[in-house]
Amino acid sequence: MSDDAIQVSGVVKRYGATTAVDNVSFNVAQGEFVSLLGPSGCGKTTTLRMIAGFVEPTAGALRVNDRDVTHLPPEKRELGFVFQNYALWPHMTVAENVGFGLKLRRKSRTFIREKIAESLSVTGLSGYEDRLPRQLSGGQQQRVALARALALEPQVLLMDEPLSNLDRALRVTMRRELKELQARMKMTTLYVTHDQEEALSLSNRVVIMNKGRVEQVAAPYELYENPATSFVADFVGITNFLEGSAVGVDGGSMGVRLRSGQVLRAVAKTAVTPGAEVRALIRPERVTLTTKPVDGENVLSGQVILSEYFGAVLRYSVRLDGGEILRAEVHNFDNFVETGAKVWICVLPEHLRIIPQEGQG
Ligand SMILES: Nc1ncnc2c1ncn2[C@@H]1O[C@H](COP(=O)(O)OP(=O)(O)OP(=O)(O)O)[C@@H](O)[C@H]1O
Repeated sequence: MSDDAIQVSGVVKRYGATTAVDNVSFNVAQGEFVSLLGPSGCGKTTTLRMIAGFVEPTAGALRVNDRDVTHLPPEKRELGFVFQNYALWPHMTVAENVGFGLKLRRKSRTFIREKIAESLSVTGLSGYEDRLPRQLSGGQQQRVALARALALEPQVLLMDEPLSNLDRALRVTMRRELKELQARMKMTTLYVTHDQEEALSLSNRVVIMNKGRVEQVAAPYELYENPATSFVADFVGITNFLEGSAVGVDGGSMGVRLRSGQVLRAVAKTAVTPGAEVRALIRPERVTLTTKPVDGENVLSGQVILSEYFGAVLRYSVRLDGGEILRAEVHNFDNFVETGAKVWICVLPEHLRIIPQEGQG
């Protein structure tokens, strides 16, 4: 017996010579909001469609609420779907669109009327019952698609890029509404997106996919602060990578010897063998930057080659004395540093992660 609403175990999907999904496993707990995030073509949609039952897996097993659904047709899986292109019926009113699934299930008229009213109310669409889809804005159409899914009271909701057709302002508003609704209804949700901001802000946990495989499954904070691989570090947020080799420093902690010979003290979350080729990872907003010479541990010096003023934040590209380019982002508390200035950059060891180079460690 498992508490998970969705269990994906070793799922594979091959199309001829193409492996779209390559041994993917993850779970979604009851009431949890999990996103599948990754670049175009990484296998997110195929994974979701296998869970939905529209695509037959080549191998692996799928369970929904502890029931093996691997070979069940979509309608027997008790899942709700909301897709990118809403797929509302253009000739049906909002109420008819929302009630259609219930009609197919031969529910009573009273029951259907109640469910329509309830679903439109939670999605903020009461009063729009008699409109046709073309008489609605994109955001409202998206909400009808959501109301239609909710009317069937699915135990689990699957969503594939549901906000991607909306303009940015509306996407942000809908994102908040969706989050609020999901939390209120405690609805287990699996959400596909290629938009990292969407995934990080909506999800309890995120499954990062790359080339058909899972790179990391973690809470947004963990992904950002402790990326397991270079791919994750690079895909989620902006990261500086400094290449070097791992060295043991006093007290058993780790360091990285940069190409210049300088050693920076750092934190390794996974075991790294001294001497191994590694990347030191520094988030641009985690550094301090000053034009006054600084001495001591974890100080890098260099020259600003680009300074950009964005009002609240200042962004700099610095060519380090060792030749690497480091991006720094600081809040607008200090004086703006002009291009060409000599600067000193400090990074606390806890803000410097060591990641084995791919294929090593
Ligand atoms: N029916 C199919 N026949 C052949 N190849 C397919 C089929 N469906 C998907 N693929 C391939 O499988 C891989 C994964 O596709 P998928 O649509 O799952 O990616 P995705 O991560 O959802 O991408 P996007 O964000 O662009 O939608 C791609 O290389 C795609 O070309």
